[in-house]
Amino acid sequence: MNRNDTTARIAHVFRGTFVHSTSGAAVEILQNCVLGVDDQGKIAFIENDRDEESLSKLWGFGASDIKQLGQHEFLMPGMVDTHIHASQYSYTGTALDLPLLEWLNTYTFPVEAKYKDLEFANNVYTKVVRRTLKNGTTTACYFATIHTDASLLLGELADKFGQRALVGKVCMDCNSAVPQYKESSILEDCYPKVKPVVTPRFAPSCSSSLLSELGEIANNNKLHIQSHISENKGEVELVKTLFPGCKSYTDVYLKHKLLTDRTVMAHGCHLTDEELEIFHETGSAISHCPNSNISICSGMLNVRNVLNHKVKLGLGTDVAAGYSPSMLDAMRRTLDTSKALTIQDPQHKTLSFEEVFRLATLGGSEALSLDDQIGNFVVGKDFDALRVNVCVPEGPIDLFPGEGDDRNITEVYVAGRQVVPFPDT
Ligand SMILES: Nc1nc2[nH]cnc2c(=O)[nH]1
Ligand SMILES: [Zn+2]
Repeated sequence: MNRNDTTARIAHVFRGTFVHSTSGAAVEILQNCVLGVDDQGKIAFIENDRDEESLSKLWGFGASDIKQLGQHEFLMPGMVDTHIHASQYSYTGTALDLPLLEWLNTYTFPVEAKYKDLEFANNVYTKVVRRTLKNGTTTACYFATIHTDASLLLGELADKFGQRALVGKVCMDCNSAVPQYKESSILEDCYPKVKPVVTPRFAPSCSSSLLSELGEIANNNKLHIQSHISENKGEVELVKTLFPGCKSYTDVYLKHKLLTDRTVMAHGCHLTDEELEIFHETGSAISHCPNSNISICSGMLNVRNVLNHKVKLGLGTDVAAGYSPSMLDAMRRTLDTSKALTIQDPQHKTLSFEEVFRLATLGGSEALSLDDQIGNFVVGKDFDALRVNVCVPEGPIDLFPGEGDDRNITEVYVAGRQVVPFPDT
């Protein structure tokens, strides 16, 4: 125990039970501990409470500064949604009756075209940021739309409400279904405010020259990259015909320098083992979006196989092809898909709920290459955390371990700042 930085002051101290993941343990439960957060929002210490007296002297806090967690409470790391379309939030829970390519043309592109209206954007983006925060998403990797102003607004709103976010202005220059929803220039458009992520929509809506330009921009500026890959079989076939010179869908992104250790690709249901090896070699990650994969009948990603290939993997809600903005839902659907794969093949090793907990927190931080900053309770990382009360009054569960929801998440912190309950409520 030491205190190197004498200027940092303690902003919060919690005492009680802490639950998180490490590389060695899918779930580690730390009981009777004290955790301190400094005024920069970083975890200053996490120790057994028998050392509380020396910690309080070292860091200069008193007994009255300590927030005691109740008997039925614990703190866990905030959840990381590695793939969510903020712009599709307005039609969540509807329009799930078509497969991907028809779904995009019929429902998605016409809605996304509306974001040239900033008032419309402001309304939906405010709602999606608040809703996801309330559900415990402390970090979101967002797709916005092709509109620069509205994408910047999403960044501003995430910042205002205190959510950690990667915001992607969607880039696409091919769209014959809804021709008014495409663009030709992308250069200065890809720098939204919070943290930008270079966002080619997916191979079928981008020309080869656009993909190359985006690869260039991302590599020259060390930016994150996000897109979609091998979500459904029709799409995989289409990519074969559009890029006949490429060996696979993965090869399309590889050839355009879009697979880096800051890349996250959504879905990947139909990737081959050979393609997964390329993901491993390049350090690129997959965002598993099980609600979406089932809702629009895209496929079932074999997460176990992805993990066996040592490919980084996080979970995504993929609103609105996924009908829930909650990462707790993404966790449950991850288990459902894993069990469905076991039903098909009894040799398949089903994911445990502990592993899924890790994917929603530490795994997500790794998938977004943010694991040096967030993902678990390690000294020096930012304090992104959820205060969970299993026994919240009027809560949804009785006290046998069961199904909780956002009502059990009573407080949310991002970088030490309390962001839920909202200041205005
Ligand atoms: N689920 C999903 N897949 C896509 N592939 C390209 N665009 C999209 C999208 O908006 N949602
Ligand atoms: Zn998506």
